[in-house]
Amino acid sequence: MDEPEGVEPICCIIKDLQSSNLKGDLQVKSKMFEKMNRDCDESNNNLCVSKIQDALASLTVQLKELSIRRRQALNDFLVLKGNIRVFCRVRPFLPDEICGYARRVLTSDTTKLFLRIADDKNKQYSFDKVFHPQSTQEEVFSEIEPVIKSALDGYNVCIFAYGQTGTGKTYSMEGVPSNLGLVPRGIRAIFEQALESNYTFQFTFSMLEIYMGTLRDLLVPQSTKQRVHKACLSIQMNSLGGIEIENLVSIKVSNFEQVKRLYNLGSRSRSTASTKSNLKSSRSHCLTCISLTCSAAPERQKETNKIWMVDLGGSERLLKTQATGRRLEEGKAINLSLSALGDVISALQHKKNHVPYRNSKLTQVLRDSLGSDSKTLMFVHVSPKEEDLCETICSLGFATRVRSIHLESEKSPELQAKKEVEMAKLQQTITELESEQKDVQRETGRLNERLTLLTGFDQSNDVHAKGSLTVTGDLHFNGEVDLHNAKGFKRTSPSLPRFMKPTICSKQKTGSVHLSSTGTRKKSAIPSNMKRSASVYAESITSQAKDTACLSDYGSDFSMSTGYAIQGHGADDDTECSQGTSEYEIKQVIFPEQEKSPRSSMTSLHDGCFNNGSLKVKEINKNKHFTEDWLHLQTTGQTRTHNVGGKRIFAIPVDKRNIMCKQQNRVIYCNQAEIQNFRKRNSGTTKKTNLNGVDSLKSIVLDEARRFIVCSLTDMEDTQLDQNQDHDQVAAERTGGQVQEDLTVVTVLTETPGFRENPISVDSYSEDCSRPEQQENKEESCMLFRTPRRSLFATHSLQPDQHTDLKESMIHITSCHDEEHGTNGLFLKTIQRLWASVLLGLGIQSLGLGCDFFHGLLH
Ligand SMILES: Nc1ncnc2c1ncn2[C@@H]1O[C@H](COP(=O)(O)OP(=O)(O)OP(=O)(O)O)[C@@H](O)[C@H]1O
Repeated sequence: MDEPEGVEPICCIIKDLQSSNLKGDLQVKSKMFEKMNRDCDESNNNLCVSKIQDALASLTVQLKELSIRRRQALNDFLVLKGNIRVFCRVRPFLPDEICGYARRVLTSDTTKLFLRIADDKNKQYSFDKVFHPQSTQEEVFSEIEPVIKSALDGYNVCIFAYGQTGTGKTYSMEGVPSNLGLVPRGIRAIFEQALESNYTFQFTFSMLEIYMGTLRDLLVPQSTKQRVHKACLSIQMNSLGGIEIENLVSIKVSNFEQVKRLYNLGSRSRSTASTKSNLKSSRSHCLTCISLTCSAAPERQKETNKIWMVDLGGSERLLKTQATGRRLEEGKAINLSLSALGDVISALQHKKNHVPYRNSKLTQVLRDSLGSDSKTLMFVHVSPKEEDLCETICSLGFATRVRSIHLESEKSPELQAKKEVEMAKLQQTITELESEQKDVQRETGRLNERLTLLTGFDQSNDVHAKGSLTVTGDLHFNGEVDLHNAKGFKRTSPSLPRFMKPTICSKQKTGSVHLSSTGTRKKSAIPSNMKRSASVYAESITSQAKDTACLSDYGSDFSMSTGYAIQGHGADDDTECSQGTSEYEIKQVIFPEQEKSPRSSMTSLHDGCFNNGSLKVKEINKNKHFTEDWLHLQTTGQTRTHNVGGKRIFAIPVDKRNIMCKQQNRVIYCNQAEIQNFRKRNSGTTKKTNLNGVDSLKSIVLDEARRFIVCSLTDMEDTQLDQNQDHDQVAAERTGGQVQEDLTVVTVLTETPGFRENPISVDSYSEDCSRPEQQENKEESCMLFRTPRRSLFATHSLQPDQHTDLKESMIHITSCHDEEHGTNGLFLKTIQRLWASVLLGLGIQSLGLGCDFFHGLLH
């Protein structure tokens, strides 16, 4: 008889675990440490320190061993349970649905759902678990918890809510304020469990929706009032087989509160509409992603992995809903992608050679998180109503299809019994190992305290600092880029299928389509077709200042986040795309504290520390700082993306109170490679460049004339900073203590595919700035970074001094504009004069006046 998958190896693991007797091992060590502690007195301090250090090293090894065993046991447990599991949740009758004659068509036990199709006919469906109408959110969440642990162990996870419109998908995923759903509970659990783990994690959060086959970034809400360009979100595969969504905003987060606020922001941007079945029906698939990175734990399955939580669009029979127009199109798009998802999961369950990931955007996005060793949980929601029976049968049909392999393996009761026994044993093992891990952690903490007392130096912090991550900027695209860079990451592999390669749209965005034709590196700081931007920009500022409505801080021509603009859909279709809540409203909802004191609060050590309180304070502060920046900018509509030399760059104005920047400034993130490139080319060639502390601090500081700084957050992380310092302070120090009003920090963000081939970027742009023969460019370039920030004030009620700022800024723009025109104008004027002289000469000649006439005029 065939054994279910995974049973044999599990038996071996259990044997191994029993033979190792780790608990006994730990007890012996504890006694040894007690003796060692007794031996330690003032007289032999040094000896004592070295003994404690040895003991700590031994405990670290032991902890690692326990961690590996626990991880293995948990994974084996989940494999036995099923890497793809399907649950059913039956919605209760809603208050307005309850009426005396409502006939019960659904009954259930723990794993089976019985459907009464006719008076004498029942149909039965099996699930991993059935949640009846009275099941609580907590009960549903209990199925997720082990999978969350697995995510911390480095496995990709996908959690889906599937079902007919109005059956409670969003209720399950999001919940209601009084009764939170799977997403908030899951996220909270991730942070809690990370805190308990031995490692420091870096988390990033992103949220997108797939609306009618188009990816939309929910953290960059649309606005009806503004002309908003949306960057093209294209799906890319990296050399490790991981999927990345180019240009998707992913924000580094360090605690539940931050995620909650970002999630609220994202949810408000979802496309919803009123349908026959649901007043606020989701018209898209909403995908929430938490990406986890832990570089200090090689035993994790992956260095970076993801948890996707997907609230799928409601499945519906279009005939029944009688949808027309856009509703019909939306319904078709949703059904098509749901069907593609079913095909993929079914193919994975049957271990087919070909898995049809390419058939929908949804499966393309989730490609690396479905199948292989990933964990997939599907919650199929059904309505209790008799009139929804047909829809319910369809949903259950889908569930059966994606769960087919389990049904086969469950045919044998003996096998099932054996599996249950193994699972119980594994569960017991996991519990024991977890308790032992806690014992070792306690012991480690105790020894660390002792060591601190003896040496006066907090060793634990040092140890953790070594293992902790280098933080590379909080707002970035494609959370894994830095990581992949470190591993020789290439954006796209030539052998990739066509759909995985950069699209025309993304190529246009990165500039590679346009630039590659030249085949040479372009030296110009700004592409020639963009050089007229200064005047255009100056005009736009002037007009914006007049009406003071919906102004952007960064509304320059350089804000060319190309790709197609996904505009809100027309009024006729009534689908709310990011327009459901006014910006003001969002601000009120999300930022009550920020209104009072924007970014003033310093996160406490406990607020975001994931590693037994050892996460560096500066990281936490910076995290909070940037998450809030992001939220603030989104809600006030002040963010703009820029495409400088094939790079999409986010601009964030730095707070007015910032040490370095006395006025509003912008921070642009760049990457380390670019910084180095810049440094190489500027070193020794440009006198004007102040390479202050370049070797030790690896950053570039430009002089006052150019009015901006280029520095790298990554580099700054490498340096030993005072814990309370943040990168802006450091940047300020690198200007030699001279705080310049017009300074702008430019740090490098992630690179886009076109960048390597066409590295026209901030560095070459700045380089050109420094050349005497390109002084005009310099003015123009500097203006790109410098002047727009002041228009920010115009978005709010202006303070008297801010009015002055704005005016000054505008004057400056105008003067720059004039200067630019001065150079070009001189040339034009000369041409004009020459041309006029020629015409005059010709005219005079045609009058018959010869040389004598001119001679006469001169005398
Ligand atoms: N388990 C439940 N307990 C109480 N109320 C529920 C439950 N499930 C759903 N509801 C209620 O049912 C209504 C519809 O639920 P919800 O909006 O979550 O459906 P949906 O499947 O997400 O719909 P759509 O696909 O159209 O977005 C809501 O008012 C919700 O509060």
